[in-house]
Amino acid sequence: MSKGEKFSELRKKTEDILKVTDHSAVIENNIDIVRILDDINTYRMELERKNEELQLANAELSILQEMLKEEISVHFRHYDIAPVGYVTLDTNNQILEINQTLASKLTLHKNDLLGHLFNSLVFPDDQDIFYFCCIKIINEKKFQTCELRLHTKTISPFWVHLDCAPEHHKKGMRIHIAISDISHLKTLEQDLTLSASVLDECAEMIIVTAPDYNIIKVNKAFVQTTGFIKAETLGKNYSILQSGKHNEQFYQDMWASLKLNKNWQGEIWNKRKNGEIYPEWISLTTVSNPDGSPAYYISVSSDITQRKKDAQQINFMAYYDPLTGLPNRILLQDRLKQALVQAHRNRQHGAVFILDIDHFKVINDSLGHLIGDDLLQEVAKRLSDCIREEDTISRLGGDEFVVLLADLGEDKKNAISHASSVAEKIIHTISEPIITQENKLQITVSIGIVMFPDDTDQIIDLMKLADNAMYKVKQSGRNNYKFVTPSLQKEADERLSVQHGLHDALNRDLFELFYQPQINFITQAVSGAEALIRWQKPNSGLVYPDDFITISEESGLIVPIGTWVLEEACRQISSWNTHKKQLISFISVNMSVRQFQQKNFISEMQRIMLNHNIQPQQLELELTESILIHNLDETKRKLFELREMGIRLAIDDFGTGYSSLQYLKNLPIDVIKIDQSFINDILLDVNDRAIVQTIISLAKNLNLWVVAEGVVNQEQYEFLKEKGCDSYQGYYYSKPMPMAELLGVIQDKNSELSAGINIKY
Ligand SMILES: Nc1nc2c(ncn2[C@@H]2O[C@@H]3COP(=O)(O)O[C@H]4[C@@H](O)[C@H](n5cnc6c(=O)[nH]c(N)nc65)O[C@@H]4COP(=O)(O)O[C@H]3[C@H]2O)c(=O)[nH]1
Repeated sequence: MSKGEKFSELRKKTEDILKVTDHSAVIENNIDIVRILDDINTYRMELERKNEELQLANAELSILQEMLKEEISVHFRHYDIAPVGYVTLDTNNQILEINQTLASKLTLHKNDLLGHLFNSLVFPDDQDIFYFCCIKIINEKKFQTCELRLHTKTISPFWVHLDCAPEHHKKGMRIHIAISDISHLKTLEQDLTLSASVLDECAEMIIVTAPDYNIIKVNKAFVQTTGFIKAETLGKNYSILQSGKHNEQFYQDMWASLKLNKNWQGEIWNKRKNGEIYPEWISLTTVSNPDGSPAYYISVSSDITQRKKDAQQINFMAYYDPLTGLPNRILLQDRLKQALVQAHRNRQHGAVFILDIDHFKVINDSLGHLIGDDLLQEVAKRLSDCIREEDTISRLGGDEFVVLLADLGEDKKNAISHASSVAEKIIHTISEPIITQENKLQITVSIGIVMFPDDTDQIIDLMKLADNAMYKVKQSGRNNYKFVTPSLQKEADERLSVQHGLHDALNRDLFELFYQPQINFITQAVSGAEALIRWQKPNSGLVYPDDFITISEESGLIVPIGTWVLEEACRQISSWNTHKKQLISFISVNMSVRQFQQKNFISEMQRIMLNHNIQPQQLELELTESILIHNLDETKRKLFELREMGIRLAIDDFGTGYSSLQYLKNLPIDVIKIDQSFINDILLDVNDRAIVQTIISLAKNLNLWVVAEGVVNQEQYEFLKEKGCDSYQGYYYSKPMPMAELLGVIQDKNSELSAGINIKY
């Protein structure tokens, strides 16, 4: 019988007994009852014990329950405050659980997130990543990871890493996701990517080496410049780039400076893979370990081949003449400076030549600039053939060259003799015919020579003196050379002082016009007057044009002076017009080449004539033959425009220049003025007589008016009159004088004429 059955039986028996009224009798008379009571006692005691045990167990259970509760609460606390976010989703993406870390990160309350869809927190661009990750978890029921950005309305997207674990649950699959914020890693990753692309895309070559100079990184620019591919250089020593152009010491110094100063900069020649060496501008830097020892060396460099070429080109353009390749004025200055210093230091003599091609302008204007350029190049070449290597030839511009002969020895005589022989050689070499573009040209040069340091030791004076000497050569027939003499120095100073004086005269209105009449041989009347400039120089009196016109032409001052003369002559005519007292029908004005060549010459003429309201026939312009041969086309155009305006045109000093019949025929000339040098000796020299006679008949044939200049006596007068000359000018009638005086002279002479006095003209 089992314990339970026994217990039930006992209970039954006991209940039966209890139904009896006198229990004690029953009990005394029933042995069974006694036994049962015993059993009951036993069971009661057992029950009491069990009860005690149960109470004990109950107490223990309570403790355990308390501990469990505590553990669960700790677990939830940990779950909530874990450094990573946790979220549990069902397969519909609904949030079933979420920890405080994640909720806080999203700045939302846990309760606001529970029951919501997790993908509403995923950044739109990354929805696909999350979707495919979930699909994989559900399908494969395996752990998955992914990286994506979360965001909320208030939080901008931030990168997280998801570790997703599926769990089978009685209510369906659960997805437990641990979420770690990886924003800082992503930033680092982006930084690294950026650094890598900066390194690679950098236009400069970058090489990183270990402390033993073994290359550990190179960039694209390095590959492109050197031709090495990355694999060929990684692990190799930096020295594979050495060109062999620098000695061992150079590299030792470079690395030593790099170690000491942590950086080094400079120019270095390296070698490309194909063996070609090239210049680099390089900047080396040391990256140190915390203990100060070098961790890496970084080399940033660029190929400066092109920069060097450009610099050479710029240098060439700055210091050399592009046409001839000869040193220009700036480089010459430098060489002259050095030569003067050397001459002093070594007690040596030297020479400077300034040379100029005779009549170069004529060639240039008539044959064109291309031939002019060829000619200059040929002259440069020939000059180079005449000098030693240590000498210098420079082109100053135009057709002006300078030769610098340095170190001509201590003896001045020998130095002069050497300089003379070089000058003779140059004159001879240059005069050899030059064939250019089917033209055979024969040219000559004029050379001025200054010896240094004896003549001067100042660069500026060297050039000025040599220039003056050359000028003298030009004056005395060209194709020669001349040395500077002390008197030339004086002249140079005077020329400078004249230039200053001319400026002063312009500013202070110190110029004056004198007039010399032209008398008609037939009518004996004064037809016109030539305006001749005078300079009332303070403390010096009247200065004549021969003393300043050339200087003003050379300095360009002739342009404002010429304008002043034109204005003044027109003012004079204008005043006659106003007072209706005109004894002289026109005034002729001398033109200089420079003035005539001004681009605005015609418009200036128009302006002046309009300004003074004069008739064009009241003005005559005297042009020298040198004006006519310059820039023929342009000259022709201007002359026709002047003719169009009605202005008379005269050729001055006819017979002394080129006297080309061609321009007499083709240009709109009205008057020829026979130069006074022919008139001077007209009675003594048969040639001059013949020339004058020829000019007169030429003029007649070409229907030109002919004027004789410098008529001083009756014989000359008679001769010219007889030969049919139209009018004359000269002291025979009157010297040039101020207009007021001249008008008095004319009136006197006119009254003598009308009184029938036997006048001498
Ligand atoms: N011995 C002698 N000389 C006589 C006689 N008759 C006139 N003369 C001088 O001969 C020169 C004639 O002027 P030119 O041939 O045009 O030569 C002029 C002309 O070429 C230039 N000139 C004068 N004024 C001007 C001017 O306003 N502009 C320019 N560009 N040149 C000028 O200066 C030159 C010299 O002028 P001037 O000294 O005035 O000298 C004048 C005049 O004084 C004479 O019978 N005997």
